[in-house]
Amino acid sequence: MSTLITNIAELMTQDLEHRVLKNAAVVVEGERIAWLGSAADAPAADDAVDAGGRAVLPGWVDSHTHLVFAGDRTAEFEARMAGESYSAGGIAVTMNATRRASDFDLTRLAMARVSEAVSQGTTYLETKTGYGLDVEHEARSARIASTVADEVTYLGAHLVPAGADAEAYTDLVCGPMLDAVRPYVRWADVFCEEGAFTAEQSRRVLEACRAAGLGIRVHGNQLGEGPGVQLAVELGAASVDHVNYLSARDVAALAESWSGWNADSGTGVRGTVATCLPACDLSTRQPLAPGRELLDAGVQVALASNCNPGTSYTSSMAFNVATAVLQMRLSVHEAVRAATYGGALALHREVGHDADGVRAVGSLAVGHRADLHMLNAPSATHLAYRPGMPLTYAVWRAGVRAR
Ligand SMILES: N=CN[C@@H](CCC(=O)O)C(=O)O
Ligand SMILES: [Zn+2]
Repeated sequence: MSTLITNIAELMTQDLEHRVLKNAAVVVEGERIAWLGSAADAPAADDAVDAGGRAVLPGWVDSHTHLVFAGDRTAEFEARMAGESYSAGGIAVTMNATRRASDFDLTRLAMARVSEAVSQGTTYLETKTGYGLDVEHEARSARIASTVADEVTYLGAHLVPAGADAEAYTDLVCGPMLDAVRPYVRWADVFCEEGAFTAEQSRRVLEACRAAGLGIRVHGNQLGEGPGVQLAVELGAASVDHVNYLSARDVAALAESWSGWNADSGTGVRGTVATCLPACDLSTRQPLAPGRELLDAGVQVALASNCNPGTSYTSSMAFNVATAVLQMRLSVHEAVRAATYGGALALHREVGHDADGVRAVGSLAVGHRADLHMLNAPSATHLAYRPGMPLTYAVWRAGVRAR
């Protein structure tokens, strides 16, 4: 079964050549993109969809969310808006509500959040554990996450639960808890920040998880200039996320991590993606991450929602893209790229064609996964020009119409 989507005013491919095609068409065949190019040259297909002069771009790749949780933190948000500052301690409130929730409720809540994201154009999504914080509840969160998300990250090292000894808890995260979540996860993460895990504890967690075969990522430099970025680069993490407070040395280390990467061919040794989370920055009243400076330094950047009940209760990638353009001074093309190809790079899912057994996400090219986001607008520029507007018109996820 093939579908021709034609009369596309602007097709922003985010492929390696950064092509933006006018008057374009795409053919979707099963889960893959079978053809794309000028509408005038389009081949016949079983079915046709008239885009009516709308824009099409890759579905968002949200490489950083925390969707497996119960409860909400409205009171904490209100206090913050009244002048309180964010601290990691709020995680415990969500941990308590999450532990109390039944499997059914936790699954239902996570599924509903994924549906919200997909209805806004997200077609590939990572989510984390981190609100269980004991062996039983982290394993449960990982299992539930694996049924709702494309990629699952183990974040046992999110907070040391009250009453626990930090070193003993770190041992648990590196040992029995890791064993329990291992069947469900591909990644491990650590909140390396004052009030959460020290550099030494974070290193222990990341090394143990890497030895267990997991890819690693880091929450770093969110609340102050900390060791997170340097640790992430040193250990070869796929991404370091937040990156609000960076020294010149941090930016240089991130840039250096990409020195073995050929961005034109998308080959070589991947470095550490800097993942900016602008919605979180606004909701916590932190300075926006220096996305412009990172791009100018040659760092590969991703944008993600960080959807969670504490610091960023939104899965709107369009909101993040608009903020990145309006306030971080990325161009529309750069912001959309960071929210699609950048996220895929952060998840090591940017490559893969027909013969590879896994299809690339986050960019549009023949053989890639047919993850498409059609806007009710003639160009992607409208994402920033009309911020906050409901611009998602249609979504295909792995070739299936999801909206
Ligand atoms: N910073 C650490 N973790 C989450 C927030 C978790 C929470 O407050 O519930 C984040 O990415 O912002
Ligand atoms: Zn996070």
